[in-house]
Amino acid sequence: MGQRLSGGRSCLDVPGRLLPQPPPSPPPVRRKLALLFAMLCIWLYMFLYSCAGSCAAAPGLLLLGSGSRAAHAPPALAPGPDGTAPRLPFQAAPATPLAAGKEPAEGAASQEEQSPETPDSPSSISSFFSGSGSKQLPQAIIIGVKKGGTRALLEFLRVHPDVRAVGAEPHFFDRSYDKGFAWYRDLMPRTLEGQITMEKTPSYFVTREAPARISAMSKDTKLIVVVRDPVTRAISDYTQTLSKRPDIPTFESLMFKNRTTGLIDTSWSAIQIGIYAKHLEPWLHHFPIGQMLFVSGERLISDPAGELGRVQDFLGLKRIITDKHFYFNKTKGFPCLKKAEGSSKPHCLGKTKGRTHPEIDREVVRRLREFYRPFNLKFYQMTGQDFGWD
Ligand SMILES: Nc1ncnc2c1ncn2[C@@H]1O[C@H](COP(=O)(O)OS(=O)(=O)O)[C@@H](OP(=O)(O)O)[C@H]1O
Repeated sequence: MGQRLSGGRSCLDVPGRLLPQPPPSPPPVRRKLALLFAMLCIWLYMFLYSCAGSCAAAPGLLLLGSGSRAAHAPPALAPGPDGTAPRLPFQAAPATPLAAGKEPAEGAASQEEQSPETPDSPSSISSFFSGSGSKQLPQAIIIGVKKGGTRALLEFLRVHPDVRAVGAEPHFFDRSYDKGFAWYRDLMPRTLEGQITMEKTPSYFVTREAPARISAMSKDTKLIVVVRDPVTRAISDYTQTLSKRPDIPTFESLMFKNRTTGLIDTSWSAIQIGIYAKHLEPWLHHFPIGQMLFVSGERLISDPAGELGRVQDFLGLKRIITDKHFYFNKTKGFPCLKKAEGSSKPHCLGKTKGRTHPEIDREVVRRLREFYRPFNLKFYQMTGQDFGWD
């Protein structure tokens, strides 16, 4: 018996005697239960993790800054029968830039370098919440003007916790309208209740079809136009083209139809875009002037917090972006953000913003200023604002 016991038999073999034994290995059913429990724990953990974002949108559990807007943005269009955004009953014809011209590669469209200042890659916080919220059509759009300071305005606005914006220019209402609203909405970042979705495409302001198309999306869309002295804007526009195609003719020779008579070539898009009064008119057939905000490109540089104050009021946002967010970078020669969206580092716009302009003949500049004066005065009347360009 002793031999048999020492031969590894169980203590149960010896009635009345309990010998120390190694713990029995769990039966397969118990092992399976333990495995199931572990999986349940993992699943529960993952569920709670992904729920965090949605919970943030729930009243009383707000984690991200909603609620600071005084009024909510208008709701997105009701979905169509197939669950997609409604489409207009016609196929989009190619959009017509009012300012088509002799600049073959650039035209009137904004040709912002294809790397937006703040890429769409979400910050660590927003990627934590990336699965939460929903994509909405924009409730506010920066529609122009090309070279007005539109990128600076959007990057500054993105600092606001209640603003979510797509980084790149979608060009939906001028180039991609036939792709439909579902396509457009899909480009947008996800937003939580109370956050505004925004985009900027400066060529909309000079696109004939854009006012009707934006109004068809929502009559309540808020429109922001950053305007800048049309003379400086034209030179900035030319500077951008020159940076890509150094062999183009001089500004002076492109500007005149006939230099001797002093006749200005208004078909050149660099000139055409600056006739703001003319481009504004069609917008007023679709939107009340109170639904448009005109931001001074000059003041956006000299007093960014002041202009951002006006923009936040217009959007119904709490004034969160203030003087404290900016510093003047002497090397760049422009105001920069102390902290960009989703980052703790100072951030200036890239080298394609704030380029050195070529020297233009003073007499040519004077002639151009004279050309724009009546259009500027008309624009001041239409907007009720004197931008002080004359
Ligand atoms: N903070 C800050 N930093 C850098 N640049 C600034 C800033 N604020 C306004 N600006 C002016 O923005 C001009 C470019 O305008 P846009 O962004 O509208 O250009 S684009 O149409 O999107 O290409 C750009 O024009 P240029 O100076 O001709 O390069 C700037 O003058």
